[in-house]
Order: sequence, then structure tokens, then C-alpha cells
Amino acid sequence: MSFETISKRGLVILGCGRMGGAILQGLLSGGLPAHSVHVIDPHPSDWLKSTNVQLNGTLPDSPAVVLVAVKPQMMADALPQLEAMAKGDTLFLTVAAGITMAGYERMLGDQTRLVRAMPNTPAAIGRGVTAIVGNPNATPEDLETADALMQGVGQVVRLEAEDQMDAVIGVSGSGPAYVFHLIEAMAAAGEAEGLSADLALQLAKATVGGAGQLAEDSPETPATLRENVTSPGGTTAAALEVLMDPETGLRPLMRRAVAANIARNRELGK
Ligand SMILES: NC(=O)C1=CN([C@@H]2O[C@H](COP(=O)(O)OP(=O)(O)OC[C@H]3O[C@@H](n4cnc5c(N)ncnc54)[C@H](O)[C@@H]3O)[C@@H](O)[C@H]2O)C=CC1
Ligand SMILES: O=C(O)[C@@H]1CCC=N1
Repeated sequence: MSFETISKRGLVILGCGRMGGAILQGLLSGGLPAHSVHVIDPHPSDWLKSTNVQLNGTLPDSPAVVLVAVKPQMMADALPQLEAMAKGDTLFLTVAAGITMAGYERMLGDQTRLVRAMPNTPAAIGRGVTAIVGNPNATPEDLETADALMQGVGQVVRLEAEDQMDAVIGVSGSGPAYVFHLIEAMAAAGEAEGLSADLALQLAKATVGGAGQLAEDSPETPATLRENVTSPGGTTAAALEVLMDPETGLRPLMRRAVAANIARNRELGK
């Protein structure tokens, strides 16, 4: 399905907060005409009001795509109003955590053409990474459409099975929050060692941003890049001894954090 078909038949966005807004921004700057977008959101942001999208108005009967971007807790209230569209020729593309294909099929009917997508907030600057997977009703063309829409905000990867989605949410969907916390923790350590708050934050942000870019761009593995910083017997080695402790280091801590994420995701799906 081309952008032309989407602009002709319309795109409905259910919930246009941080994530829906980031995706919409990517699509509008990619050339999707604003008048072809219909947003349902009881609390539209000022930015959303400043676009020329159709806000809380009449919806097309059979839009090309419905993008679902409400919180999982709102889903049961918000989604059933669109049930008729799921009986027709509309693709449902959802970015919500927690809710499984089976959950959507219970709300919309088991004929629904559905793609689950898990983006992350660097989408707001076109640097997101989104994993997608379709239900058995989703055609290869539907997956192409979802892929093309989500490429508006960064890279897209395809999953082999829905059960990989939990780990994706645990790693990349929520992952930016872990990285932001790493920035906070590095800055706090710098401050505790006598740097001003501003300087410590500038150093931490630039280090995480630069190292992230280097890890993405370099042909070397992260392990080699780490070793390149580490002189034998030097200062980095002393810090890594703490961070790489098999019992108390970052690896077991991250393992626990991702497991907690997945457990919560499964609770939300109930
Ligand atoms: N923020 C993130 O990092 C990511 C979020 N997601 C998923 O995106 C979805 C949205 O999350 P955010 O954008 O962060 O939340 P948000 O709170 O920024 O946006 C949700 C929007 O839904 C609107 N809304 C509330 N009730 C509604 C209703 N009955 N009908 C229509 N709209 C309604 C709210 O006014 C708000 O604008 C969630 O399901 C979340 O799991 C997925 C990946 C990453
Ligand atoms: O915290 C959440 O539930 C959502 C899902 C991925 C990122 N934020």
C-alpha cells in the first residue's frame, strides 16, 4: 500500500501523545498530507492542534490504516468504537505494549488484519528502532505498509513470532529510559566527585551520545570498542572491574531489569 493509497483512504490515529505524535510528525515530514490524517484524542497537544490533521471529527468508514497509540490501560475503552473498520479492509497497526494479538482479536474480531509494532522514543528525532510482527490475517503487503510507515521514524526490524515482542519491549521499547538513567547516574557520580551539575551532565550526555553513535557506525563489536578504551592496569579497567562483576555488575542488573519489564508487560496484557 503506497502513501498515495493512505492519503486517499485516510489514516486514523487513536491516541496521539508522545509516541503517536512522534510517528505522525515523521509521516507528515515524509510527505503524508495532513488532511488525510484523522486523530481521535480527548487531550490533543498544542503541536497536534497546530497541524492540519482532522481532530476528533467524522472518521472515514474504511481508512487504509488505523494506528493505535493509546496506553494499554485505555485500550478496552478506546478501541471498540473502531470495531466496524476491523470488519472491512483496514489494517490495524498498534504500538501498545502488553496487549497481545489474541487480546486485539477479542476486542475487534478474529478477522482483523493486525500488525503489532514496538518503536522507541528516539523516533521523535527519526532515530527510533521499531520491531514489527503481523497476525495471520496480515498480508505481506500489510507488513510492507507497516514497515514503510514506521520507517518514517527510524529503522524497522521484522520479528519471526509474536512471543519475541516481550523481549523487544524489554530491550529497545523501554531501553531509552535505561540509557537516560545511565546518563543521570554518570552525571551524579561526576557531581559527587566535585564537578558542577551542568558540567557533569554535559560530559555524561556527550559521552553516551558519542559512544552510542560510535557503536552504531563502527564495524567493531561493542566488546572491541570497550577494549579500545581500556589500558591494561589503567583507570577504565578499575571501573570495569566494578561494572563487570558477575554477581553485582551491570549484566545481572540488566537481566533483572529486563525480566521485571517483561513481567509487567504480561500483567498489562491480562
Ligand atoms: N513512550 C514510549 O516510550 C513508548 C510507548 N509505546 C506505547 O505507545 C502507547 C502510547 O504511549 P505514549 O505515547 O507514551 O502515551 P501518552 O500518554 O503520551 O499518549 C497517549 C495518548 O492517548 C490519549 N488518549 C487517552 N484516552 C484516549 C481515548 N479514550 N481515545 C483516544 N485517545 C486517548 C491521551 O490523551 C494521550 O494523548 C502505549 O500503548 C505504549 O505502550 C510504545 C513504545 C514506546
Ligand atoms: O513503559 C511503557 O509501558 C511503554 C512501553 C515501551 C516504552 N514505554
